[in-house]
Amino acid sequence: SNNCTDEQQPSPSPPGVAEHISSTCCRDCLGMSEQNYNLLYAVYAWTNAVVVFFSGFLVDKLGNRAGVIAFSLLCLVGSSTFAAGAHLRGTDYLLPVMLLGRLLFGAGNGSLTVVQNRLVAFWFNKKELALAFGCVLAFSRCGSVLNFFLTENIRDAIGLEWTLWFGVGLCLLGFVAAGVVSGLDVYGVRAMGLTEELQQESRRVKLQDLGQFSLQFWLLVLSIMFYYNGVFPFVADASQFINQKYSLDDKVSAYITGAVYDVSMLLSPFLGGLIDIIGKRGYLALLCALLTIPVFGLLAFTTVYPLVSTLWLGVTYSFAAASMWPSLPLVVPRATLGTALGFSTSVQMIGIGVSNVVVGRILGQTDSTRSVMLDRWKLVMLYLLGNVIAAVVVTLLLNAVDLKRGRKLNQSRKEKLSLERMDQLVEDGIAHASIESGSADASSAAGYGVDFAPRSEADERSPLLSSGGSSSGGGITGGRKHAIN
Ligand SMILES: C[C@H](NC(=O)[C@@H](N)CCCCN)C(=O)O
Repeated sequence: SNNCTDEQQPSPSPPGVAEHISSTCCRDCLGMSEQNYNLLYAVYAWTNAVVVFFSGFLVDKLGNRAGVIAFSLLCLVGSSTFAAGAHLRGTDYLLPVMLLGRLLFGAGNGSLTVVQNRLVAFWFNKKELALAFGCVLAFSRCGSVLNFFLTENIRDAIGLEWTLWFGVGLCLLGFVAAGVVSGLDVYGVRAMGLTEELQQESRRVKLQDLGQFSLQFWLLVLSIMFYYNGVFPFVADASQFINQKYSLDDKVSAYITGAVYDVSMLLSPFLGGLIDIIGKRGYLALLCALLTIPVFGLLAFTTVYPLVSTLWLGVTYSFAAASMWPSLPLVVPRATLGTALGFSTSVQMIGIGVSNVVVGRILGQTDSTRSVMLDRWKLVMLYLLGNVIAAVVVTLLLNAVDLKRGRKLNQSRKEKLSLERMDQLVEDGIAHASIESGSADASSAAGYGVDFAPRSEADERSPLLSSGGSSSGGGITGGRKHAIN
């Protein structure tokens, strides 16, 4: 998604920071003014933030297959438009065409991550959820790392325009992969006999379901927002900060910054696997936020070599990502997971966008003396630290609420399995008794209506949480009843 050399910038980089990085990142701005160049970032990021909210809901309504195809097609069309626009250098059409490309790409890319997470949550809903999320995250980070190492060289070898077409080729590969995933999804759902059930669930989803989500969900959204407000704006800016504060050259600064993602790429799958076994997602989220405080403390107040901080952040961020995102499917009904993921991502992106604007304002448009700049950077680090402290407070609350409401987030795999076994026994017993007495339909008797404690507020309020809804009966599809729990 980059048309320049700002490899450290996470792809959905909202505006603000670009105001002060563009002059260092963009050697060939296609003859564009810096302001217009920055507009390309802004359009992408804000479109992304707005569209993901609706696309999550849309995926709940239309299903994963329609979503994955439509959004990867949008990415392909967006990147092609963007690359085509680059050939209009020197004409009045350059900016509008490239902006349109960024808009389409922004709409597709964020939405694609939502449907990707929804797919993962559906197919790895039992004991490998965090592992699967970790693998997806590792691939995403692998993209960032490859971008960092390769893009500039490719640009030097074949020129900017053809580098953009190379990016289009990658989007085409993504589109083909989306087709394969879509086929596998259709096949798998059909093989499990869930087609009708999922369609029924989709029909019942409403945007208003958001209002029914549990307190854990809202606290998780806030935790994600505050934590990422600390991490992504830092990664976007760290090269320049390190360069100015520690007087290291551009390349070394960029490598040191990249360590955050390098560590995350290597660690994420393992952490995911570990979290699947030990659970304790809530405690881990709290611990990560707590352990991130020294990162910004070191950067703001000491001259300790910055690699220590970026490696450390790589570890805490990887733990946070592997524990926060896979917690979402545990606290919302399966049918509304797209809406939940879309909403969370939208809030996250808006938070990062606002933070980037704040950071941009603190740093100012013009460079000043070294000591003034260092003071400004200290303020930036304090702002990021403030967000991480807010994440600590929110995750503390999250754990307190979770403790009161059945410890959904903090159960280990062992505890979860034994609970599921107990549920199954209760259901089997009730179904058996109903059949023997002949007084009621076995499948409805085995549902949640009987003496069976729902696990959360959301369970109590939403019939969608039981896998088949009230009509299909939890007993019959007992194996999938806790699909999302
Ligand atoms: C897992 C998490 N994902 C996100 O934050 C996404 N909403 C956007 C990621 C875009 C990064 N290029 C993460 O990446 O940590």
